[in-house]
Amino acid sequence: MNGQIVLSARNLGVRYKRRGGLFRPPRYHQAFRGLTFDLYQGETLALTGRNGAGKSTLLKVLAGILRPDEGRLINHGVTVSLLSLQAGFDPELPGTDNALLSAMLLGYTRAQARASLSRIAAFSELGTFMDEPVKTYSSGMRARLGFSVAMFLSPDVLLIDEALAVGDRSFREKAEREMNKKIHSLQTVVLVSHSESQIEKLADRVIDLQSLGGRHVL
Ligand SMILES: Nc1ncnc2c1ncn2[C@@H]1O[C@H](COP(=O)(O)OP(=O)(O)OP(=O)(O)O)[C@@H](O)[C@H]1O
Repeated sequence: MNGQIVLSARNLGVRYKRRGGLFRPPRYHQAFRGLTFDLYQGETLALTGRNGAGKSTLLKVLAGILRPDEGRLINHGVTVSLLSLQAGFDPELPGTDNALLSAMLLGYTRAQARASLSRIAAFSELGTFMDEPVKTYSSGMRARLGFSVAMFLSPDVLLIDEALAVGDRSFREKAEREMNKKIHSLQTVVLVSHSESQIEKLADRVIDLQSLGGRHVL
């Protein structure tokens, strides 16, 4: 860590609309509110809390995929990429195109994106499946592609949603080694995990969403 702030959350709040009935107005579910913290360059921050505490929702806000209903997220000029099992791939496009699109969304030029493609393909071990539409992949294969894309595109901030729990054993071990390298480098990581041992091993700091209840200022 070098004390430089990369993302600032100020009073963040997200609520989801719950469908009402024909004669019932919609209700709202507050995932979290009043969440304030800074993310520092090079740190590994773990988000914990029981199922439904709002961890994945917060990652989506940090990634810029979901706009908060309250407060604001300030991005101090960094690229952010979310590695999740439901990574935002287009199911109709092959793995290669999805990898190229992800790279270009992160600001890579077409040539840079092409250059990183071979490393992504090699790490994923998807072989000729890289040329098949993602909709034909198993969930483990999608996870391999998602992991490889996020790892080799080197965004400034890498958001990881329980990614290591998937894939077969040998891929999981390889992925964990690669992630350890990232975490011990200058890479900034926000990690969601239910594994206490993983958190103890990897995290510099923990935000427990569950224990925060109403107002969260960290
Ligand atoms: N699209 C949605 N529409 C309505 N409610 C939602 C939606 N997504 C999440 N929620 C609700 O928001 C709350 C937080 O969900 P979120 O997925 O962020 O939790 P989480 O801490 O990541 O849970 P888990 O540990 O199970 O992955 C939950 O109560 C969930 O039901």
